[in-house]
Amino acid sequence: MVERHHVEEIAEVLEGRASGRDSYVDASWRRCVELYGMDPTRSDPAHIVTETEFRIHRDQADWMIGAARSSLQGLFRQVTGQNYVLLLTDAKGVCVDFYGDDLLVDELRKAGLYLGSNWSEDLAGTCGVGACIVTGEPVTVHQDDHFGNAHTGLSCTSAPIYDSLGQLAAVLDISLLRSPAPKSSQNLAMSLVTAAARRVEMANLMAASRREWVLRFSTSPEFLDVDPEAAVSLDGAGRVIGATRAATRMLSGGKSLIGARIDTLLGLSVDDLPDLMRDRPTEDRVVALGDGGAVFGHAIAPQAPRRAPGQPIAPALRVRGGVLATLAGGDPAMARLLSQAERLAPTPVPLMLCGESGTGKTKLARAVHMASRRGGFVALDCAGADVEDLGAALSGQTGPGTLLLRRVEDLAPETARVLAGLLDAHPDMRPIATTGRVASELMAQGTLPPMLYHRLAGAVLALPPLRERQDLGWLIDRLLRRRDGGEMRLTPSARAELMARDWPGNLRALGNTLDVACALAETKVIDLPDLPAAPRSPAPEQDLEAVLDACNWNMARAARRLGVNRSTVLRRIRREGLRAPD
Ligand SMILES: Nc1ncnc2c1ncn2[C@@H]1O[C@H](COP(=O)(O)OP(=O)(O)OP(=O)(O)O)[C@@H](O)[C@H]1O
Repeated sequence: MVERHHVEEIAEVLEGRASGRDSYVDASWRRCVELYGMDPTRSDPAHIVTETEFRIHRDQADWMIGAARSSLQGLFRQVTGQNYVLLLTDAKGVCVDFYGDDLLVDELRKAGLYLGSNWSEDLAGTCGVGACIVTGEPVTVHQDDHFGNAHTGLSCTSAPIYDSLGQLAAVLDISLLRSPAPKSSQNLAMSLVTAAARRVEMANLMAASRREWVLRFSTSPEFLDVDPEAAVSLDGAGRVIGATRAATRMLSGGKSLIGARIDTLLGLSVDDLPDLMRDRPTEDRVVALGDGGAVFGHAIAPQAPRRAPGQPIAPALRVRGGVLATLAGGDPAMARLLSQAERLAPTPVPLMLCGESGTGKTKLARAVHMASRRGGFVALDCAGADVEDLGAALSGQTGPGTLLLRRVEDLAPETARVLAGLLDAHPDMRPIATTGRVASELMAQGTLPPMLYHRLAGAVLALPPLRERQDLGWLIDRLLRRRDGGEMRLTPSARAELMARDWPGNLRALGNTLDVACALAETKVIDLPDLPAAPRSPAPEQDLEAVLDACNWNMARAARRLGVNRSTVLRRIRREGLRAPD
């Protein structure tokens, strides 16, 4: 009886009358007859692919099965005892993973709710998985919503899973062999299956983006770090290279985000991402949306590149990841320094960072602060700072924080005298000092009182000048990617010129040079004439011998006089073949 009524209802829909069911059901019925030539009176058994076909489908979906496993297990636990069965199908509708009650396996297998069954609409008729694949949306196909008589007892709720490029990759289905008559009985199943699909997309994006920045979003602060709603992955220039479906909806109303720059979608740029890392209070991590709304953001820094097999790295050189790992691209001295910085970061040890101007001391200090997971960050330029400025910087600081003292050699003597006492009064504030001088000279030459020096220089980290770094090429690429939307390229001769320069102004000068070059280049390609002239060395090279003579060939003194470091003097002596008088 029910069957006859079902066939009549399908005939009415074909004649153009609406059935009162969900519109995707009517549309699917029409496709079944008009497109696939199906007959609703037939009772075809479930379609099961062959062993060999199943192995191929399963192998191809292996990555998805792995990404989905923990979400599926969580979902199955939630519905335990309610006779639900979970199916994960690939984008063609073939079931590649299955969670169900062992006692029901025979019955489930017969109904096609099992591994290897093919639920594509052109074979199985109107069904949850099939309609989900066609519409790309979550659906519930309940009892006689199904087209074929064989399936009209089932209730199937299916949600699509998209890969990070926005392609349909799989379908997650939760089904019942027997269910209550009202379709609304499956509303809870619908919310469970869509939430699980969202988590699978998130897990998949995270697994694919270990070496990229990931920005996760939540509308409520309490779920931001534990169960965010949406996420994008970004390249170094801040362009979207992956997104979950929810992020595509949230940020562009469903239009693909791939290739879009984050600053065109949100009120932030790629340089702001460190401010959204977990060490910041959640309520400070608010991101403005293009439509005037706002969400909470959580940025996750790229992890360190994985080692090539057979290429061991000494434990001392290993930087596990996080923001510190983004500061260098394989320079051995930097790798050693960053590894030490990583281990010192969570401790309260005061740090002194030394190096020529523009070598990245301030940037390193910020990165150490982020890796330390301390709360507040206060920065103070020591030049011109008086006791009041110091007191003001420290007042109101509660809980563990970082006090950055920039160019500590410029501290006025009276400020230097009270600083040690102020630090003692704020034991939670970990000082990080930067200096352009060799650390030990600060005390030896009386620039800092010994007590203050010892209070600040718990560990000394010396940043190498740019001309000594072996990752100059990597740095050029990295800085270039951050400019003009990451589209600028260098001609080989322009690159060779940059690689050959001495860079007395270090990373700051490199950044400025690239800014000028990007502005002057008429196309997206920077050529030799677009590069500003290299700054002249502070001391002309022909003066070196005279300076050395004047300093009695004391390298350290000559280096100070020339405003360069000792290794530069040694390098020039070798290059010019100079010899100390006997
Ligand atoms: N590892 C890095 N990668 C990319 N850019 C960097 C890096 N380190 C520093 N920079 C950039 O170089 C410039 C100078 O860096 P920073 O201010 O940290 O140098 P500094 O050593 O503290 O300089 P100063 O001694 O003059 O205060 C900044 O624009 C910074 O963003």
